Amino acid sequence: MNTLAQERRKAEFDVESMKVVWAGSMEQLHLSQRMAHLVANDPVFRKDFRVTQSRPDLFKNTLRKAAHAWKLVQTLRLTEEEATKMRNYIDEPAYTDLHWGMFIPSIKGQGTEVQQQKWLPLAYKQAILGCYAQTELGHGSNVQGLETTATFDPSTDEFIMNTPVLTATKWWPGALGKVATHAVVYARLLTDGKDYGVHAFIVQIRSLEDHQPLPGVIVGDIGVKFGNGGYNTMDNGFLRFNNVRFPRDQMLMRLASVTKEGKYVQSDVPRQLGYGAMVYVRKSIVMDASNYLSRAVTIATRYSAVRRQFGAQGDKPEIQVIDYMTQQSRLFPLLATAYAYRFLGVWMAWLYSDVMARLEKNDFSTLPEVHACTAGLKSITTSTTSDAIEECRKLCGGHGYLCASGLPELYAGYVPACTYEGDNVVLLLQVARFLMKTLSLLGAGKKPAGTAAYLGNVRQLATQNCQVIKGADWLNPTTLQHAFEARSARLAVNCATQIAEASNQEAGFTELSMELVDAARAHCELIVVTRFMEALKRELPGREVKSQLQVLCNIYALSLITARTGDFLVTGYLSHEQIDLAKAKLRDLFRQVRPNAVALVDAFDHSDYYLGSTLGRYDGNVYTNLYNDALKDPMNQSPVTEGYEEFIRPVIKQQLQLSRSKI
Ligand SMILES: Cc1cc2nc3c(=O)[nH]c(=O)nc-3n(C[C@H](O)[C@H](O)[C@H](O)COP(=O)(O)OP(=O)(O)OC[C@H]3O[C@@H](n4cnc5c(N)ncnc54)[C@H](O)[C@@H]3O)c2cc1C
Repeated sequence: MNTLAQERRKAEFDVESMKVVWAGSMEQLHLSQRMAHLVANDPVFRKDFRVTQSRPDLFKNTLRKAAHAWKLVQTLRLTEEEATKMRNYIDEPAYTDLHWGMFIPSIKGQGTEVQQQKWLPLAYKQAILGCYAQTELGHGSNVQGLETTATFDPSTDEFIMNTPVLTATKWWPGALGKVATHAVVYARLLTDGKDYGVHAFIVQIRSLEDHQPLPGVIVGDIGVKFGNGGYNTMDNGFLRFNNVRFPRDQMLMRLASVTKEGKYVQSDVPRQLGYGAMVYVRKSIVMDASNYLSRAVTIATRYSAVRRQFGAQGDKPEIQVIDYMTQQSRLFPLLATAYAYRFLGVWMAWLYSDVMARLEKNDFSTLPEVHACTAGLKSITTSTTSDAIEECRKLCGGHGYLCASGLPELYAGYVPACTYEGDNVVLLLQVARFLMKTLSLLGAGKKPAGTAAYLGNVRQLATQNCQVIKGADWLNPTTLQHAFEARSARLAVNCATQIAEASNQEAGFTELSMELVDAARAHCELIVVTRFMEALKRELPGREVKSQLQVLCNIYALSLITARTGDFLVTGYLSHEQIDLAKAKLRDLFRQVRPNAVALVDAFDHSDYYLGSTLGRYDGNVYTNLYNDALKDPMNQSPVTEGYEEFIRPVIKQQLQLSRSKI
């Protein structure tokens, strides 16, 4: 009996059309399939032994893969889009992520035209390999607290870079530890007897001939990180400078420069131009979140359909664990969230092009709102996805804890996303600051824009309570949107009122930071719900595709309402009865998803290679493969373990050499 084949026959919608919706277009789907196939069928990209490799072997193999991928890019003449997709399917953090994702964009964003012409061609052909060295031992989130110094010496027209104290040691940059030849280094600019704060510099750290660290550079890897495999394929590094000199034109000078005489000059290029790159990076993070989440959910859904526990009657088999309401209530909201984040990512791609178009016209009016919303969306999507991968592991019971499930490595590789590109709590506090400012400006008649426009309606949102009187009312998009708007507005107003009462506004903000984080989260969840509902307003071809997505959208919104009951009750927007109606409606929706669950994860179109999970296999043949995997494990290469003669036999045979030792 092939359980998953039976499940697929139950689907009530056209899976192939859903694949197109998930991929974004038919072209994107084909591109993904071609790249996924290319990687899965190339033995160099094998990843099944990653978790048992020693760190040096693991790392060397990552280098092999990166070099092989680069060869493919050139021999097959892959476009940038194809190459990026291929890197995604290789599914292994590598130095190339930092080179292409941070080093090159930094030069593009902060370098002058002349600097770009000098450095980018070298970086594009990988004649130099770069990293992004901002974080130090002592400071990460507080960038203004960085202590590395770049002192200008007019007598030689050079900067001198130094690490004055231990806490100024660069610590964490990926690709720094063992690979990068160059780094974009953030350091305090000292010139003309003054400290001009943190600026970026391109510094060569290793020889292009023999890869030895250059004189005055002390560099290495920071050591083994969380989990087996996971992020250990990356050489996160440390870096210290001892009077390292480099020419003045290696300061990235688009926004500010230093003259030959050592005078600091601010350029007339608006500082805000850098915001475009930030939106782009955050859009990619949100897309990554939906991707990682969809992988975890695929594994947990397929396995939940295959796995049976309890309830056998007569000839009938035991119950599939996916049929338990508790399993559904933990799993289906995550399935819905994966789709929600995908539509959010698509919207953020639009936001990016909108921001770029505005920047070109020197229109900076939407930037504070865009800055806040993208910071918050990075925060909530990565936190939720990390928690969700761990929940999927638990949904798979004991077998989920085996590396063969693919989930431990997925989690270990993903979870740092909560920290890099901005600590998630620090980011939510930035959103909260924006919300407080927006509310304070309402009095002056300033209308909030974009994702904060609803705050213009704050009076109505603060006074009108929810109108739901029967379960079906919860399916009305306006009702749902209003609920999320009211929750967010009320939490924010509550904080603003309390801060206004404090004798010192800053101290009030610090005192209320827990509540402010809740308000910021509510604001961001409203954005996700709204974007999902907006996406469903457009044409979505394919049999019952839209109706399935509508069910998932309702699950996403209602599961948030039931998970955050406290917010809705404390703000007085919902009654206990209305929450009970939401819970009952959610149970209805779970029943509607149930026959479609396996097909809905098939629509993510993840290959077995990419999932790397025995539990999430397309054919559902879990047990045979778990058993065979165990037989192949290095621990089982001989029936009698190494160490038997030394450490087991003497115990069993009562032959341990006992000597009286002093305690
Ligand atoms: C896998 C990985 C890869 C990385 N890659 C790079 C890289 O390539 N280049 C690079 O430069 N850096 C890199 N980093 C570093 C990363 O960017 C920083 O770790 C991150 O910015 C967080 O800063 P931090 O470590 O100083 O945390 P901290 O700011 O010290 O955070 C510690 C705790 O304090 C809390 N906290 C901090 N400030 C506040 C506040 N104002 N209010 C309330 N709570 C606060 C945080 O929420 C957190 O709970 C990487 C990190 C990791 C884990």
